[in-house]
Amino acid sequence: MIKVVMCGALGRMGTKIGGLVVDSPDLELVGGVDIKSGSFYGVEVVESSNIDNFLKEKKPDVLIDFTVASAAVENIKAASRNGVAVIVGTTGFSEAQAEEISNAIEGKIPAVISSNFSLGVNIFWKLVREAAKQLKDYDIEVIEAHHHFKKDAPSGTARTIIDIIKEEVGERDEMYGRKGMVGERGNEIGVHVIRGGDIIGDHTVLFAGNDEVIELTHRAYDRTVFAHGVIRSASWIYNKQPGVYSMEDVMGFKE
Ligand SMILES: NC(=O)C1=CN([C@@H]2O[C@H](COP(=O)(O)OP(=O)(O)OC[C@H]3O[C@@H](n4cnc5c(N)ncnc54)[C@H](OP(=O)(O)O)[C@@H]3O)[C@@H](O)[C@H]2O)C=CC1
Ligand SMILES: O=C(O)C1=N[C@H](C(=O)O)C[C@H](O)C1
Repeated sequence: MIKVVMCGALGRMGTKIGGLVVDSPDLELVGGVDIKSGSFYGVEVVESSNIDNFLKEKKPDVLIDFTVASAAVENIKAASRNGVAVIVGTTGFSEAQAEEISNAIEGKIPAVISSNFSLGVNIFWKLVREAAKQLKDYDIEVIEAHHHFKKDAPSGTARTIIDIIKEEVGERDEMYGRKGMVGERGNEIGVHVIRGGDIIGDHTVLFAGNDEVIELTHRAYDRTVFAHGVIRSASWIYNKQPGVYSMEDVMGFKE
């Protein structure tokens, strides 16, 4: 059995993932970490300040992190110190934090890092790439909507979308909303963020040309779609070589 520790155990994603780990035939939930202690699915949840001792005691094979960016950096460093593979779904990292994470991982532990673990979004990203490749001179706008508790903006998924578009069409300015006399549209990608209610996660990419518009949309209706990708990644990462892997590696559709 592959032993799993869940960081952010008491959060929205942590509780979903914990339940699926318990139901998984090849994974064993051995504990949780959160900002406060407690328990979930019959296992202990310890405060993040105790993570090193907890990893030494529980000896997990995989640590899954769905917390906040600053906490995730520390949790990943702790996993690296203890030789534990990581699955990272947390979003909102600064460039400096992303570098700290890759320094902690490279040459030391295997990691799957993805701003979105749903199968649908991973296919959606491929569709966005193909559309951007073919429609380089169209105006492109990215619109994302999430629940009112979400801390980072734009979403990690939207950030990945923007990166994919730039890889295909070349560098463009990012225009976050518009107001007032904005003038003629420039060489830009418009980015629009909606926060409200309990929206799980919607992403739209709009390609506007003369006399036609293409809109690609993904909507998540339940967090289980992310959690399923996490479970698949946790089984996949076991015994892999150190380095950063993506969901494309996990799903086996890397070109
Ligand atoms: N990649 C993907 O597929 C997905 C990524 N996400 C990302 O996952 C992250 C978590 O999302 P979600 O579950 O909705 O958020 P939640 O706020 O519900 O869960 C995060 C949990 O981490 C806890 N936490 C906060 N600080 C620390 C700390 N220092 N150490 C340990 N635990 C801490 C929070 O406690 P408290 O509530 O007390 O602050 C909370 O229990 C976000 O970055 C989100 O964008 C979400 C869904 C899918
Ligand atoms: O915070 C969320 O809820 C989500 N976060 C991820 C992101 O930032 O892209 C993935 C998903 O959209 C839900």
